[in-house]
Amino acid sequence: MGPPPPRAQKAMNVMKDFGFSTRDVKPVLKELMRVYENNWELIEENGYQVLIDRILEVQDSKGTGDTNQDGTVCNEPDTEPVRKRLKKQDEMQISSPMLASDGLGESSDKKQKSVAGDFLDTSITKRNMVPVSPLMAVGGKEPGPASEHPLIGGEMLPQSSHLEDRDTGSGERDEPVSPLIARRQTRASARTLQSSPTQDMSESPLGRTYRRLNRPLNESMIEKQPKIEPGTEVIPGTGSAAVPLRIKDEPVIDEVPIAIVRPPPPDMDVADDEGHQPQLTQTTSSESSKGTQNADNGNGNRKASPANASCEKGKTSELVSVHKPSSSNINVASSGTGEVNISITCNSDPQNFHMPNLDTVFKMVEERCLKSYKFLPPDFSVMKVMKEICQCVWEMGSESNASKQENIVKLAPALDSLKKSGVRNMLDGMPECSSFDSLKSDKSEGSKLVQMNGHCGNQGVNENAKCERRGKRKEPLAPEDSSSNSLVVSQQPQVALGDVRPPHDVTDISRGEERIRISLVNDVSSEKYPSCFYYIPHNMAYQSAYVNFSLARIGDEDCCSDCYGDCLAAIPCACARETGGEFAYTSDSLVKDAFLDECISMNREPQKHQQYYCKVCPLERSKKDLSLAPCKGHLVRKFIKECWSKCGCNKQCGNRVVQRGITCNLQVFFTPEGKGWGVRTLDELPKGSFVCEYVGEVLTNTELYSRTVQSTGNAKHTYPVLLDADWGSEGVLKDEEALCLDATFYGNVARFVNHRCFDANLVEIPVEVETPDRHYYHLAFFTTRKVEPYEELTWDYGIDFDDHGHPIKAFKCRCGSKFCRDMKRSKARSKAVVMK
Ligand SMILES: C[S@@+](CC[C@H](N)C(=O)[O-])C[C@H]1O[C@@H](n2cnc3c(N)ncnc32)[C@H](O)[C@@H]1O
Repeated sequence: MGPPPPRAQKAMNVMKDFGFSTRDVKPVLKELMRVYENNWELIEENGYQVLIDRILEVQDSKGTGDTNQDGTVCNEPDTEPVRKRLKKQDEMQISSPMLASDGLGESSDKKQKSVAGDFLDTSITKRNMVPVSPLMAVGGKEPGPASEHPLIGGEMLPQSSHLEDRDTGSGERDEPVSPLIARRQTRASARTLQSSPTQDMSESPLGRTYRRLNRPLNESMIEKQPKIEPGTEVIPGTGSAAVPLRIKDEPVIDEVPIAIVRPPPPDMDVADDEGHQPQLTQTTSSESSKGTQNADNGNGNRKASPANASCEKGKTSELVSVHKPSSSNINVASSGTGEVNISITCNSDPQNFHMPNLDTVFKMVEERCLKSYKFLPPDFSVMKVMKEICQCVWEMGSESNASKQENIVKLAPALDSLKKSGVRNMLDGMPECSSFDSLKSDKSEGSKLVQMNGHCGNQGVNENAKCERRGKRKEPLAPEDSSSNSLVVSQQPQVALGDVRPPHDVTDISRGEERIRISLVNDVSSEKYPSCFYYIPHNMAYQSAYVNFSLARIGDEDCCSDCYGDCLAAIPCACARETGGEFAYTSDSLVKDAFLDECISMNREPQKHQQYYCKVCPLERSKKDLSLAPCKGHLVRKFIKECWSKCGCNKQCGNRVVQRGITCNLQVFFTPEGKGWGVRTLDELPKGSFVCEYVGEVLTNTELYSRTVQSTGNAKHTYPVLLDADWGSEGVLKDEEALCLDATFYGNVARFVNHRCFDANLVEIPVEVETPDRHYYHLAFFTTRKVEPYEELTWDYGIDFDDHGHPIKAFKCRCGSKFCRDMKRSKARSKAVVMK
């Protein structure tokens, strides 16, 4: 046996660093080499993730035992240290590129493949082939090679011939299922120009892409996003994607020039009952920086300076400063009276500086964060982050009290910013939630608003009374405080500015993103708004989804560059080829009857139509379950292909309907039947009318699965839709190619369209616009019949109410259709119970 080849040696060295012995690593490496057919890239990807996972899996499956070369297990103390190291590696990956591969070229790579295989073969005696990752099959439960079963891996059959058992019976896989090998390029015309998804996606984990899909993409347009690991939160930064990640609950104050935030003096003025504005005097930045310099004790901890002392009432006060020499300081101060103050000092020219309105500043920071990180939860607010900081300071500072203090620290914005933000005007239109309610009651008692600014701490009634008295004061304050916008944290329930904005604009839930306004009404209950989400008019890729709009990938046969004006007015062009040489649309922009009826029938009687059964179903694979359930089948759908930018026709061409967006008047309304919010049309819509597209984040199924498990576990309404209409045209799909749309956090009006069994008035049709690659496409809703004004719009989610693994969470169906599948199922169940 010669020395191990460099890549194998390197893998073992890296694993050694994590504490895995060569004995542990070798058999697994060998196994992976076989399964991945010596494809080192797959093994090295993400810092040997698959190797690490598999080693741990093997160790888990054998208790904590170590694996001998002959496959037997010997006891090893504990894998915990290794796991800790791995955790560390994960953390490192946040701030450093993934472990680099050795960079060997293609030819040496090929040579290595065989050498590595040889080395491993000779160094390891026989072992059972056990599938390693979800990409691979599980012994005994996995379908055999495509050739062994006529229905798998590209065969399409009506659903009635669903596979019962695709087990080879041997309990072993004879052939590895490598996504790279099994992939077949059946849509050759579209894909000859296609670059490898693996290449395009091979960014470091740090540089996950987040791409806008409503414009052509090239590498230079790809916006980078730091990988956000579960359990970490984004904290506002100034735009750099470099480091600003923190582990949840870890109070880290970044150097963010949010605003000058200074504690008020003891007799800080506030608005009185008549709403008079407090008069504040300006603190110059030079003064404040002088103050902090004076207070510096040399080790970054600061004692309260005169400038900061005003909040402390002479008690045991402390001030910590995060100092960035050139631009800003952040001071966090606490006092014996239980106040935590955050003070941010900007070193700018006092002549040119004026204190901006705080909530405008927060909005700006939020916008910047969104730009930088691309994905923020809809309820993200800088105010919340500030509150977190204060809460953490308070909790850590008061230690034993910490658990009791939950939710009692609130930021109190200076009254002028509240007033400027129109809070008072909004008070009557508040949604029914506790924080809004508390603000409402504050409005009725002006003096309570005073408390927000009053530095009341936990002094109880007397202190509050003091605040009220202060509120009556109208004299100007000392000059140094004129523009200080104070964020005072007291231990009383107060109003958070971040909670004040209404979650939706009821006059137009799309916030101007659509060509028409989409109003929101509830005549049924007191629920004023749907849950928070960002309205987006076009799909957006979340992180790992492979969506490539490059023009180079559109061949001549996939566009009509020679056309001019309206394609519908001339002889059908190349863009009509997909629909049998005839355009799918009439000149009135309606889907033609024959095409539409076929699509409707496909939804209503799927068993009569072609189904594709995946050899390794991406849906099952994403569950990361070792025992992959057999594919449940995917309908092979008909596509509409629209003309696009590489075509010679104009934007008004009759073969461009979906891409022009919503044109009918829609309304989101609260359904009386208990389905939550729904959508209705305000116009009469003829059969075949385009209503809207289903818009959301483009996710891989793995991402969707993690979301479903982690975040939307208890969600009442869920919004994912598979983009599986073309899964049948290729072999095993890679994770980044098997996509879905999730409208939970980002979506358009379609996220409100409710389900109706069988006779829904909308049908979804896949539409190819920007890319002939049908991993990604648009999902458009068209009417199945004439729809009257104010009729609710519905579509059949295709949900099997007995299938609890379906991405759309099962619900009790209230569709009201006489064909309701859920009702039938309930009836059948109760019949069965009676018969027993
Ligand atoms: C895509 S959302 C539709 C909008 C949702 N009604 C809302 O208020 O946000 C899907 C969810 O709506 C509810 N839903 C949709 N159709 C329904 C039906 N026929 N009966 C009962 N609930 C339904 C279910 O909670 C489902 O998970």
